[in-house]
Amino acid sequence: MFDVSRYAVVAEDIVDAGRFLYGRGWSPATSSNYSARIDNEHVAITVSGRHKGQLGVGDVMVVDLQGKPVQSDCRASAETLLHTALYQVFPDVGAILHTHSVNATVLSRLLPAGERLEFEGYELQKAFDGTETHDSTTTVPVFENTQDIEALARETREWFLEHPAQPGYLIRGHGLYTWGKTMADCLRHVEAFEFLFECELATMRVRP
Ligand SMILES: CSC[C@@H](O)[C@@H](O)C(=O)COP(=O)(O)O
Ligand SMILES: [Zn+2]
Repeated sequence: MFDVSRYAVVAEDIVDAGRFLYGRGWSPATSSNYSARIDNEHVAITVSGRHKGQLGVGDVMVVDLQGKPVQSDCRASAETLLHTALYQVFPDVGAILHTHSVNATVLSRLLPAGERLEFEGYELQKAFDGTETHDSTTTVPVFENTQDIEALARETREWFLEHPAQPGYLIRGHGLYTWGKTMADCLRHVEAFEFLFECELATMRVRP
């Protein structure tokens, strides 16, 4: 069983994250899903289909690391397996955020199939945990969108086992997944990605 008081703390973090991310326009129209680790076997995650700017703790349920609901009749996020795959790969990850911003969506559609997004020379790369200098490369893989979440979970799991230092990924025409040790770290990563996506798109406009 899981610690209910720990669940209450992380569920509040998720509710607050939703209000912030919806407010920035990064989680429109019930899109997005958020989660936070409770312990080594349990994760708090948003119930499927809920409005992310109006979440209450009743919109956050518990699943195990295989994505199976624990003590809940609700349907967990349709993308639960993308979260649990990452918790399995990274034992020190405490929170995962998936967003649907315009910039993440547009940029992911502009990149040719098989091409990764690479950020180099941006001071803001240092917002990512473990990045100490602008003189580094942050690689963001772009996975093809699919409704086969089990297959996508396997694909992302394999990629990040090989590239554990990279802080997030895009799904084409869909959105961003990023994570952090804490919810605060994870929110910082979302903001950093959004800043970098905006810079890339602005650069493409002046230097097509
Ligand atoms: C509103 S369309 C977006 C969904 O298809 C999905 O990609 C998403 O992010 C939210 O799914 P959910 O099941 O609510 O977690
Ligand atoms: Zn989504």
